[in-house]
Amino acid sequence: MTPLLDVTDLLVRHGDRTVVDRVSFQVDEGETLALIGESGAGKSSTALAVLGLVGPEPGSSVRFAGQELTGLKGRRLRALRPRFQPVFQDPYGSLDPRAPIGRTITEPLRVHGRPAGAARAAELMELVGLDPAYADRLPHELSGGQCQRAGIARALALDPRLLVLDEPVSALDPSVRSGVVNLLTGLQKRLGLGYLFISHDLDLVHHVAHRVAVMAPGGRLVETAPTHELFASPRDPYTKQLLGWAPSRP
Ligand SMILES: Nc1ncnc2c1ncn2[C@@H]1O[C@H](COP(=O)(O)OP(=O)(O)OP(=O)(O)O)[C@@H](O)[C@H]1O
Repeated sequence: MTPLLDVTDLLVRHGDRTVVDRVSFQVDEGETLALIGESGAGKSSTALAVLGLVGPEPGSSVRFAGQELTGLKGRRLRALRPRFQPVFQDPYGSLDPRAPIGRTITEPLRVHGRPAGAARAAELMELVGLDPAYADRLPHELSGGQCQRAGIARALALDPRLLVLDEPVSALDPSVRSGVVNLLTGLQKRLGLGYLFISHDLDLVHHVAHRVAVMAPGGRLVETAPTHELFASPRDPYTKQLLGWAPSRP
């Protein structure tokens, strides 16, 4: 079966520094692959390169449903772009502070020339557990959890197959986190979405991920394994240290 996302030898540099060092992984339909590793290991840079928001170096390959994305431009990239969408950490920062959220949620539809009326906004809001009556509210009139639900609704507007979730609940109040996590797992089951899930929260990763990929400083992927296997018997010394199985290096 062709993976939904197939990343091979992804290389990202900032200036002359390598921040993602020939990383390879796959995400299947209906699967959550978590990317873990300490701060600065290159997780977000990997996500941004997958989304085409930073350019990977030549030799990198990012295939979506079998189609190569690196080097794609213009109309051909625009045609594929709706199929993979990001959800970022900051629920307020990803919404236009001056636009009613119903409008923000349907903005991607307008950009792609698709029907974006109130009915579609209501449908998307219901999908993420938001009362459609909130469509006219501004982001500051909503809670962080409600804003993140709006961000997820916006990400779903174009019927994507893959979501790139970069710390999607870490900025939220702990009391609303589990609601948003349950929403994401429910949406995955219902829609068969693939998730590339970046998180520092190892308990959360244990709970939601099917497989886990571990990135070490310098942007190297040291280990990828099914979640239960990785937490029960990590193989790489860096993974052991990250999971608290081994003393930290001095
Ligand atoms: N635009 C940029 N210009 C220069 N260096 C950058 C840029 N973006 C990221 N970096 C550097 O790349 C390295 C990897 O950063 P990245 O944000 O991908 O790591 P991360 O694992 O996601 O960290 P965190 O968990 O803190 O978000 C870091 O050393 C960071 O300082």
